[in-house]
Amino acid sequence: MKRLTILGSTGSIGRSTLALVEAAPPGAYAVEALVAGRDVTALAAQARQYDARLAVVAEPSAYGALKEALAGSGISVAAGPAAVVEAATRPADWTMAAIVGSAGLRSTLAALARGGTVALANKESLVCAGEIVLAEAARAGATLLPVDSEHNAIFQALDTKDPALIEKIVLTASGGPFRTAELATMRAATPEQAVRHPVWSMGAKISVDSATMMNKGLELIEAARLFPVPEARIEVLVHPQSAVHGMVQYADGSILAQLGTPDMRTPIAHCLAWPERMPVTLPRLDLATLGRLEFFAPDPVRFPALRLAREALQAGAGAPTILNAANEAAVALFLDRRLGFLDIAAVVEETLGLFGAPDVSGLEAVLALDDAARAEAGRIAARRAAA
Ligand SMILES: NC(=O)C1=CN([C@@H]2O[C@H](COP(=O)(O)OP(=O)(O)OC[C@H]3O[C@@H](n4cnc5c(N)ncnc54)[C@H](OP(=O)(O)O)[C@@H]3O)[C@@H](O)[C@H]2O)C=CC1
Ligand SMILES: CC(=O)[C@@H](O)[C@H](O)COP(=O)(O)O
Ligand SMILES: [Mn+2]
Repeated sequence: MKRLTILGSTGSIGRSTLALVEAAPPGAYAVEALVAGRDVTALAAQARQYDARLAVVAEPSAYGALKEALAGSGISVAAGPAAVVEAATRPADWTMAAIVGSAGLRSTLAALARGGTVALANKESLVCAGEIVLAEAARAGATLLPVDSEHNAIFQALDTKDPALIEKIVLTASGGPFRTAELATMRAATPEQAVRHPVWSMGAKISVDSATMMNKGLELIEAARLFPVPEARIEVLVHPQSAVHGMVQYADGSILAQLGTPDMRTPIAHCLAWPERMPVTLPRLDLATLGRLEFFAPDPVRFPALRLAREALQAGAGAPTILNAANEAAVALFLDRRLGFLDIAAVVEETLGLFGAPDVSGLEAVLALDDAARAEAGRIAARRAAA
């Protein structure tokens, strides 16, 4: 029996993970801890359904409600950011790190520190603190498995560790809801339009990232952290069908790609069963019905976020931390209708311009930079919104 902890269990990735647990033969998995941000009702229902040992909510004021919701269940209850980290330190064979944003960094590090297997969906922690995350995994002897569909695809297609034999890796992008939209339409885009992803069903923050294509920018940095390939050999191709999730091109001319129905249960199952595979009952990708696979270069004018991420990756040092923090702040303001859609990338660019690429070393310094960049992005956004 595999003991699982799910950080971010009430979100899109968390629910897909629990759906796999539900579909598995009885006794295959046991749930150690479930962690949510503030959705006590969903968390308590999950904890009861999957007989978790511990349920944790990050919002401290939600403690009473969670305790009440789980009264008589025998399930331990805790609240607050420290309890989230504590949950990640409990013994588990496999941890899903699926908290959204750099808020997931400390708990991801705590899960890695135990030296077990961590399935990483929380790409922001790799962007914000890539070196720290990878160093902690190496120090603790932990296994870090990429959940993000493109990175999981590349992980599956990568059959050499020799960087000289890898010509390039390709991340595919759906192009998001504004793939063919005019700039004027994008300027007036509402949160409802931006989160309406054409292919994937995901949380609000990553859906907006897909709409700006910052998601692919974060994924570019994520790929540079995870795979032995320099930035210049990581390519992004818009592929509206989202059937091919990632590709690796080798020195002998071969290209290996991973394809599948766009459903996160497939990459999650790959991480859950790794190094084996497990059966998953999902509609299969039917290429004859799909009929065609298209690939386009991304448009740098309508989607400047991708360029900003590449520049931040090239600049190195604290630049990716600033990019990520400013983006998180700007996306939250956009979702709150306090910033325009096109202003998201503009705020990120201006924040990066102010900070440059400062040297930063150690977790606390990275988190301080994250805080400072968020605050500055908020000021820039307020100025833009008032103009
Ligand atoms: N969804 C997808 O298909 C994919 C997602 N990812 C990545 O996976 C991560 C999760 O995405 P997704 O599931 O879509 O996001 P959701 O918004 O659907 O879920 C986020 C989860 O994190 C919890 N959470 C939010 N803030 C905190 C906090 N401060 N402390 C603890 N828990 C918190 C939420 O709890 P609550 O419900 O209470 O708010 C929820 O459980 C992101 O990093 C995303 O980029 C990567 C590839 C694909
Ligand atoms: C499912 C997944 O991995 C997402 O990150 C997805 O890639 C988002 O779609 P975009 O390709 O539109 O960013
Ligand atoms: Mn992805």
